[in-house]
Amino acid sequence: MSIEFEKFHGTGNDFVVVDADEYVPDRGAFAREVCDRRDGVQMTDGGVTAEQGEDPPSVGADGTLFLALEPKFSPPRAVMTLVQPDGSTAAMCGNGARCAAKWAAERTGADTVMLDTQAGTRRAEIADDEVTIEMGAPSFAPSDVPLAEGRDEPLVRETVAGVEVTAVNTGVPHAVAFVEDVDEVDLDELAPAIRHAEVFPEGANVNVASRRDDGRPAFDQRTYERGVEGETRACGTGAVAIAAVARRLGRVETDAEAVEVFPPGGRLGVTFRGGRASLTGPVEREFEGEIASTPEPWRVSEA
Ligand SMILES: N[C@H](CCC[C@H](N)C(=O)O)C(=O)O
Repeated sequence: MSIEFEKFHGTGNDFVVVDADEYVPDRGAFAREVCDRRDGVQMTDGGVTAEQGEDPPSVGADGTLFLALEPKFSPPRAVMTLVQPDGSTAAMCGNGARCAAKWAAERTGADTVMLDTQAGTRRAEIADDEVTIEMGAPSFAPSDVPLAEGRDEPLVRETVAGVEVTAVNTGVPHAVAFVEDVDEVDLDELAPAIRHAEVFPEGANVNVASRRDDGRPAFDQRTYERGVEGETRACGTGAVAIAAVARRLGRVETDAEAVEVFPPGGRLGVTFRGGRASLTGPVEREFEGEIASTPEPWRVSEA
């Protein structure tokens, strides 16, 4: 039995998308296999090119999205489950949700889609190749990030593993550090100790950001992701985290409504209204294909 998939990316943050109707015996094992950057999914897996971008389609992915479409509602809904390359599940993913919305829009013809994520229900609007998704209100509250038990103050401009960071939850936990130039940072060297620091009992995604000098509120971004355990070409919850922390620290006007964020994979727009954020950026369908099924999970009797 084989499993049909489609491959999407949002600003270079790429996902294998699988209809939840497909029988995938063990989602963690499946994600570990298909996301592998050396021999995970690729166009030759029975792949049929959709629209090829300028870059050759990549091997593997930053995550797997299992989408259960409920097309009878207006707008249509989809339950989104992100399973990461290490087999873990994350509550939210900004770029993944934008890809999920595009997938649901292609199947239903709708230009608005409601996505049920573990971080809450999010409305997405699809306009050609741009998708905007509600991201909720970023929270600095210690129990929301979450921070280590017993902490009752937000973690703002504190040194963690030698780096001054601020912690915020934008659907998943993030640590944000402002630096002079993101390209000068050795992220693989700097990030793991912050990602695993005791103050983050569930771990954290680690972002470095530097202000662009073009007058507008704009930042360059690089993100090391939990679950990928490495750098990705873009991170949507990370872009919102950078914008929210920049507002809190006065690096942009505290009430700045629009902040642009430039990860290596492109441009993301973050907009705030009444404390709630939304995220806009391009989404592209790369290819589709079929892969052989992965093994069944362990049975209780074998444990
Ligand atoms: N790339 C995602 C974030 C995935 C979340 C994840 N890496 C975690 O918190 O474990 C984004 O666009 O928001």
